[in-house]
Amino acid sequence: MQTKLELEEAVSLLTRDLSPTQEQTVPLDEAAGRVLAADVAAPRDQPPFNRSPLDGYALRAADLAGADDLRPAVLRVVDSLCAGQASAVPVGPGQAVRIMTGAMLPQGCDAVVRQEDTDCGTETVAVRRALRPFDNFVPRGDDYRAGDVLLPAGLRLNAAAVGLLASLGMARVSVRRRPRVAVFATGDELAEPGAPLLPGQIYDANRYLLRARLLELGAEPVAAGACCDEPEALARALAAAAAHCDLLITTGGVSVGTKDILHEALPLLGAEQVFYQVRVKPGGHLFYSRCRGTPILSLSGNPYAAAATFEVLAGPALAVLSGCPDLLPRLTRGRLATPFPKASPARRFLRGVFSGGEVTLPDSQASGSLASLALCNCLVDIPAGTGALAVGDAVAVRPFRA
Ligand SMILES: Nc1nc2c(c(=O)[nH]1)N[C@H]1C(S)=C(S)[C@@H](COP(=O)(O)OP(=O)(O)OC[C@H]3O[C@@H](n4cnc5c(N)ncnc54)[C@H](O)[C@@H]3O)O[C@H]1N2
Ligand code: MOO
Repeated sequence: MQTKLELEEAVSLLTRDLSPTQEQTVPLDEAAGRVLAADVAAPRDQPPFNRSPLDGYALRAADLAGADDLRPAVLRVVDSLCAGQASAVPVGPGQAVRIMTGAMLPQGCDAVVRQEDTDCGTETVAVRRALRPFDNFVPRGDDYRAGDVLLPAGLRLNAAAVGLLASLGMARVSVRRRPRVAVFATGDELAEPGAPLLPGQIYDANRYLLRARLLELGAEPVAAGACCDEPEALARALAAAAAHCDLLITTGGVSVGTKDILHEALPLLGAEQVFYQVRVKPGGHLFYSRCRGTPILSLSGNPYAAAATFEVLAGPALAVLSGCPDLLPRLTRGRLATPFPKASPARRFLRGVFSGGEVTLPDSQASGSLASLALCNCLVDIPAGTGALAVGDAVAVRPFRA
């Protein structure tokens, strides 16, 4: 087992074991937030026919030469078309077709005049302005052409992408199965929210925090309970979950105390232990192991430590499992709006609020404190060997992906 790795080495050991989940097709109404398994190309031109963008008259621009308020061009109206109707009558010289927005343009026309520039006639129409060819003329394929790749594999589908798929006529779409992830919170002190709190107990926050975060990232948290500090029971629960999950996460019990049971549970499980300890604060005491191919991340119990290491390790793992590069951290820079007086001999992740290029730090960065995290939207990545930081200092920022 390797120990005391740099974060990047840890991420690469973790992600090299993983591959994207299988494809499945889902109805469009269930596609939002899912990750495309394959490129989507247009099956046909859009619009599929030359289309009017206005309510007006389809005509030949040449027939309007010199037309204005004083000398309108008068054309014979030979047909009338609404959206949804197929045009049958072509437009010849001196002719016009009454047309509504979205209707198919008839053969022979090369422009549309808006009805506000006409007398709205039915037998004949007087047009009070000149047009150039292809004015107000939306050609077939103007939006996209048959064969154009419109959405790339790996895209997380937003509302506009779902609308686009519908416009292609697709009823179902091929996406990646959501990664199934079980989260186990270990600790005899943990009580279930809703239950009474006995002396010495605290409520289990980690399991709920991480399961909610998994949902935000498009994964499927599968049922897994809180576990007492009993290595055999934890090993049994992990083995059962490993059979049907893509990733297992535990929190707590990874440090050096007498109840830090992951040290016992992982060998009992027969897990291959890949690494222990990553050079980051908080939460650097963590294990990565594998149980018959299923990755297990064993994070610290301190809630902020668990949340921060989830972001930097489980985040990239989920990006691979979901086939969604967009879930990888997007790094940017900001300036501190709050000083951070502590030195950072080891690489440190602070929580912060990133807005307008500035990072404001909450009062507490304690790894056991959860109160301030709820209002934060980023991690601040402080390199090892950094001294105290002052207002205005430039820092690396990792906004939370969602
Ligand atoms: N002698 C040493 N003691 C500690 C060290 C050390 O190096 N030497 N490291 C400290 C650091 S840093 C951390 S972080 C913690 C890591 O502890 P564990 O990951 O083993 O976690 P636990 O001891 O189980 O819990 C730590 C803390 O978090 C609370 N907790 C645990 N689970 C939950 C949960 N699901 N929801 C909310 N809160 C939870 C737990 O009650 C503890 O207070 O070790 C230090 N000690
Ligand atoms: O690893 Mo601990 O979370 O630094 O406090």
